[in-house]
Amino acid sequence: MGTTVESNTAAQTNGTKKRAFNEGKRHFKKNKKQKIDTNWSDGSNEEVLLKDVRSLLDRLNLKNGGSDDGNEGGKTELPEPFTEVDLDITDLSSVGDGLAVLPGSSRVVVVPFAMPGDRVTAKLIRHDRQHPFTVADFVKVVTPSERRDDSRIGCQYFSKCSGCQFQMMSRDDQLAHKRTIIEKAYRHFSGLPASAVPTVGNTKHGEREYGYRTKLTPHFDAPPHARRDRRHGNPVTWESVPPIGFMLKGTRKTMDIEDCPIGTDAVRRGLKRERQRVTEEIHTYKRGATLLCREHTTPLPLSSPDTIPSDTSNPSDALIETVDSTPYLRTCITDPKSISTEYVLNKRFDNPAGAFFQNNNDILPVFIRRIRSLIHPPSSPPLTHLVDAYSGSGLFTVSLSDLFTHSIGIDVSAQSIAFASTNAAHNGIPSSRASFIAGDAADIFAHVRDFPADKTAVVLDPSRKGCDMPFLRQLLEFAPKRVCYVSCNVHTQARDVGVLCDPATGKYEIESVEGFDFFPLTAHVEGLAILRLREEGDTASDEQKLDVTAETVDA
Ligand SMILES: C[S@@+](CC[C@H](N)C(=O)[O-])C[C@H]1O[C@@H](n2cnc3c(N)ncnc32)[C@H](O)[C@@H]1O
Repeated sequence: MGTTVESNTAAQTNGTKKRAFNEGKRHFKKNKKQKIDTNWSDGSNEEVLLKDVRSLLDRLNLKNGGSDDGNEGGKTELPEPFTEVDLDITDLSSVGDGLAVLPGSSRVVVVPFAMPGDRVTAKLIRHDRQHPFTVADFVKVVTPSERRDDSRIGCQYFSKCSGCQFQMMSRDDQLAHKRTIIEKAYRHFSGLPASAVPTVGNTKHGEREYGYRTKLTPHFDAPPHARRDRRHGNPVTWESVPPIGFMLKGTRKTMDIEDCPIGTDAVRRGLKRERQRVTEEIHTYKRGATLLCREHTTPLPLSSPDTIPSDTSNPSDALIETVDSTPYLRTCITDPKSISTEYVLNKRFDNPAGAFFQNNNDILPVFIRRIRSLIHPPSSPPLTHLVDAYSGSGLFTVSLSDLFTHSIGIDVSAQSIAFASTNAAHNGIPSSRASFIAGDAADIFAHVRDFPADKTAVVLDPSRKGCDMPFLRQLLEFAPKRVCYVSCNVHTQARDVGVLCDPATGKYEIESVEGFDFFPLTAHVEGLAILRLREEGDTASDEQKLDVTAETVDA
């Protein structure tokens, strides 16, 4: 479906009456505990954007006289907020926004839904006072980039909803951009010399660009008077059904989303059903809520692969899909406590529907196969022991345990660990081969003292904030032969890899690094870094590094 890309939030937040000057601030969630310029980077959007802004100004040799406000030490008047300006977009930031220099200044304007080569009209919303950038709303394309193709846009909410900014880009351009995100992450956040970082591999992908998300969590807000009603002990009254959906780009407002084409078909049907239910039951809510739409999969008997079983819950969502000759029934769960099941390379994974599990089932087989092919050293005997730190419900332990004699997973969530044990059992893995511990990842080192470090691989898959120093120190002390670092935030991944590979204090070198397109149409990329223990007096030659990257294959 094509859509006309013109005004977005600007059209709906026209002028000062409808939006306060500072409302655009929610573009960036600042981690209050960590300031931007400390050595320990937090990989936040603001920090990442700032690196891109500074790189652009440096490249154009635009300095701002010692002050960092981008108006040349106050010599230049910045345009009033809500002024519309035409801008030439030169860069695409790692957080997904177009970047353009504000004419006559040393300041960069951050414009969503724009790509390099576009000339766009943008509405200036907020001049950052500490840093040389201005946040803007996209208004319209004046002259499109040669690489923009608006006929690719598959969602009616493009340029309004805060998700899926890359719909006007070809898949190849998105994948290439994600590769540069990883390159920049290692350049800006690892602290390693360029020679220590191998060429980043091509971004691997699944088949789907739309229809991939197995989980959506739309929300709705309470009416403005709800708090007062509750305080006075009055029932909360709803004059109408509120918008149910996602954030309107650059604002704190929720916009109504009837359909989300990045959801799988079952999830899209579930979204429709859930919206209908909320519409009917809105008067029972006392406050806003986040809804859950999570795909649930059941294999069908080969004897009747086309029949929807009569006991199927939510049959209105039910779809039959055949994967690798197995027919599967897909439905959508909306109760966070009920169990959702997914299959990855024929392995079964159960989870509470509201708990974490990777939400792109389409790419998981590609990803798991790739890790299986990299987890052992290429030219020495296979390792025997596996440690899965941040194991969740056991995706990696279960998917890799046949490659090791002993595996152990750890996760801070006792519930995830209970499911990890069940998932191992479902897949016929005895507890003598794979065991799980509930605890902080750093606790793992007390449990693996009898693991031979020189025959052990460690998989790390922390949350966006990455690992902490106590964990990294203990990992260095334990010194497993190989580390496979998976991350949905390549910036904190690069920071942590920088600690492990520090030429003076680290013990590893990067064998390969590459991205996986878990989140098509967005600026997110899942990073996979393989680290090998440095041998005594060993530094990898450039030749060796090139060999490794040449091995990378397109998915
Ligand atoms: C990105 S998820 C990965 C889960 C799993 N590897 C998967 O792919 O399904 C990160 C996991 O780290 C866990 N976690 C967060 N902080 C932790 C900590 N300090 N120690 C152990 N686990 C932690 C969370 O509970 C979550 O399951």
